[in-house]
Amino acid sequence: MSDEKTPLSEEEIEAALGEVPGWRRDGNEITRTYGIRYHGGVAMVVHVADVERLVGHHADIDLRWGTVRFGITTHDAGHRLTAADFDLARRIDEIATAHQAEPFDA
Ligand SMILES: C[C@H](O)[C@H](O)[C@H]1CNC2=NC(N)=NC(=O)C2=N1
Repeated sequence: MSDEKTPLSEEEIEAALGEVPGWRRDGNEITRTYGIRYHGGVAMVVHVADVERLVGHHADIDLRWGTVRFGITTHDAGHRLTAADFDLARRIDEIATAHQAEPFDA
């Protein structure tokens, strides 16, 4: 029985990517950048960090004026993609909506 931190197969990764439109695969991580007004990203990052604390999974976060970029992989699985990464991506998308963050194509 695979747990949340079992490396996904290529087929499973492709299927999971289809569930999180807006996220892109970059090697062994998934990434997404949001646009947000002024420095609203600070509050969004605090909210994401609190949820990360609860789920025990943490993205790399690049916080700038007007944008926030997230990169997620599973260190415990040798920096491979796992279900935990896609679960966190969905949670970040929900938080982004609450903070009125917009898709941002760098
Ligand atoms: C012990 C602790 O829960 C683990 O090291 C967690 C912490 N947060 C994590 N975050 C991410 N992105 N990958 C991990 O493998 C991971 N492992």
